[in-house]
Amino acid sequence: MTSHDKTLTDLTPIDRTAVLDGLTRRPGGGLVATDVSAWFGERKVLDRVGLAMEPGRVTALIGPSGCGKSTFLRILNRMHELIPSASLAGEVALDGEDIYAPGRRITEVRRRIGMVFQKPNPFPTMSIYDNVTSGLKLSGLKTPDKDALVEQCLRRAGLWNEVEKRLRAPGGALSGGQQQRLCIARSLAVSPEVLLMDEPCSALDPTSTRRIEETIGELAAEVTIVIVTHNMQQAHRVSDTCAFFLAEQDTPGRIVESGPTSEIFDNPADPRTADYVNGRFG
Ligand SMILES: Nc1ncnc2c1ncn2[C@@H]1O[C@H](COP(=O)(O)OP(=O)(O)OP(=O)(O)O)[C@@H](O)[C@H]1O
Repeated sequence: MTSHDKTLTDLTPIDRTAVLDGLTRRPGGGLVATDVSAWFGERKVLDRVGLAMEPGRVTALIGPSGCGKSTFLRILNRMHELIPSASLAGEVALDGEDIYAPGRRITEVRRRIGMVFQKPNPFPTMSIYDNVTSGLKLSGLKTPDKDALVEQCLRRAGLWNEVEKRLRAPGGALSGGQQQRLCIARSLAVSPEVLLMDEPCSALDPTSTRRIEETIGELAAEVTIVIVTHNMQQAHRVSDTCAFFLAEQDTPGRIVESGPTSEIFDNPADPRTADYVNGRFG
């Protein structure tokens, strides 16, 4: 029998992980937002924002508080529409397909475009193992080997070595940084093409922050990452592309400029970008 003839249960754990890697790892999807505007009630908070978030790269959304970064992020996986007063216009396409097209299933959009929040939010009394697999049922995904998937996701989130001997311990028993990596592992379990991260390190200490940044770097080749951060050094360290948002004098948020991170930081086209990235306001 060759390795191709073996069923998953015949394989060693390491081989199984490799097989599942092949099944679930793929280049991230490209997200393109075109003319996106957003409102809360009558109040317009985003005005015709356009941004291409390229497959397999990290895009950082930067800008002062209240300029609409989180709103834009939530529009990218259809979470904005959960807020009763919220509305929007424009288009968001994942690999060329409009995620707001009539008939498009929201659960499918959210499976393909995952979200990691500011505050780590594992299910605290659920085991580490069950936290990782918790999204599978909701997404209607079947996996031939949960153990291998859990190991693979925890490895990719950079948490495996710290938890492999206590997979049945509750998620709430982990440190804040470990909980955030557990949330990343949970997101990865449903094979997203895009991972949205809303200030994922703002509740963490510097060591945990570094660890998450390493994880982002490792994931970037296979998952398109869009991260909101107030930390300019972090944006500089982790992103390939940066978009600078600004809402001037009670006008809705817009993108002032976007481009390669090195240019946004070292040679921005707009003086407002230079002032912001150099800490002169915001
Ligand atoms: N649920 C909501 N209801 C009404 N207005 C909201 C709601 N959420 C956000 N806003 C408003 O929309 C605007 C954009 O907010 P948003 O949170 O997207 O900005 P942000 O750039 O992410 O800010 P921060 O950096 O402080 O998180 C703000 O003026 C905010 O007050």
